[in-house]
Amino acid sequence: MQSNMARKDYGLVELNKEATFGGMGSVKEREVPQIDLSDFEARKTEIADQLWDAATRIGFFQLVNHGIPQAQIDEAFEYTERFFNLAPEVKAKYPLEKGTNAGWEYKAQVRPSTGTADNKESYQITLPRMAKLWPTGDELPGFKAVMLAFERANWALGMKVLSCFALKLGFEPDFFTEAHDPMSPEYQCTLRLIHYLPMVNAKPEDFTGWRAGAHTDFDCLTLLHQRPGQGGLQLCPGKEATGGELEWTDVPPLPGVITCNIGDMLMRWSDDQLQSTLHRVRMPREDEYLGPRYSLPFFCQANRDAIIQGPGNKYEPISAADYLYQRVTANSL
Ligand SMILES: O=C(O)CCC(=O)C(=O)O
Ligand SMILES: [Fe+2]
Repeated sequence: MQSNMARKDYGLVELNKEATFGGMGSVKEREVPQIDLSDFEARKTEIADQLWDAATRIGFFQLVNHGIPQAQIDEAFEYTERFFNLAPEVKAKYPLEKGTNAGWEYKAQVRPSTGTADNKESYQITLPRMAKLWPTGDELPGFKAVMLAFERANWALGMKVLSCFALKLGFEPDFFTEAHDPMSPEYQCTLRLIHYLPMVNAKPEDFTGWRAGAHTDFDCLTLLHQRPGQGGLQLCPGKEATGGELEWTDVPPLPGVITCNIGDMLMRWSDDQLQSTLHRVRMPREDEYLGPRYSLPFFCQANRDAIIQGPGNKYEPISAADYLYQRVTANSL
């Protein structure tokens, strides 16, 4: 009983915090560290130190020489465009069910920070929940194979990064790999394909609102693929988000990098040492590129039955399923 109360309070604190962050704020330059993963095994200690520094200070970093071939990333974007070009009736055969992170939604995700739906459509792939959610080979030939391979490539990279955090937290090197085991029915990493809608014949009032309202991610670690020319992502470090007007930093898409951020689950797992950072995608201004934005985030979310407990036991243990339940019920998805 007591533990349920504590869990509930924790969820409410997060929700209340997020609900105050919907304003436009101002802009501030900050450095988003770039971390080179080349020669990973030999340089692991140094890489782990750099990741730790970035994740404790700003909660965002960009990976270079990360090992996912650019051709594979480009291919995933091409198939993403093909998916969203399907007729709405076809996409509607694969609907997202609330709270599942699997399937298609159109302008349905409402963020507590804004209270309005994000100006986007998305299709989410969470492997154990996909039985009825893949478009058929007739509808979209090649899609499933491309996305399964891309999902696994992101998972492998995410586990590499998480093994560095395991090292720094004093866990076994494969601690997080086991907690994100894709062979388990409890697996819940998610590959999300996002299409932010283009501004077509837009009136001034269409430029209000958000492509993605301010939020922190619920997961351990997010790997985000952006396309050069399709910007809008902004961050605000948690330590500076203490109320009042927030200062936001642009994170423009750069060729060859994967943008990463720490999520709430790893923040809790690290006893709040690693920083889950607020971010959002703003609407373009009238003088900017007005076409669509496509992005591909991969969310490393621990298996439902993984127990989250930090090295210093700051919080009581909680299963990843219970933890997410609190966070997801704060959102409409
Ligand atoms: O599209 C982006 O750049 C960010 C998406 C995002 O933050 C999310 O889906 O959680
Ligand atoms: Fe996010």
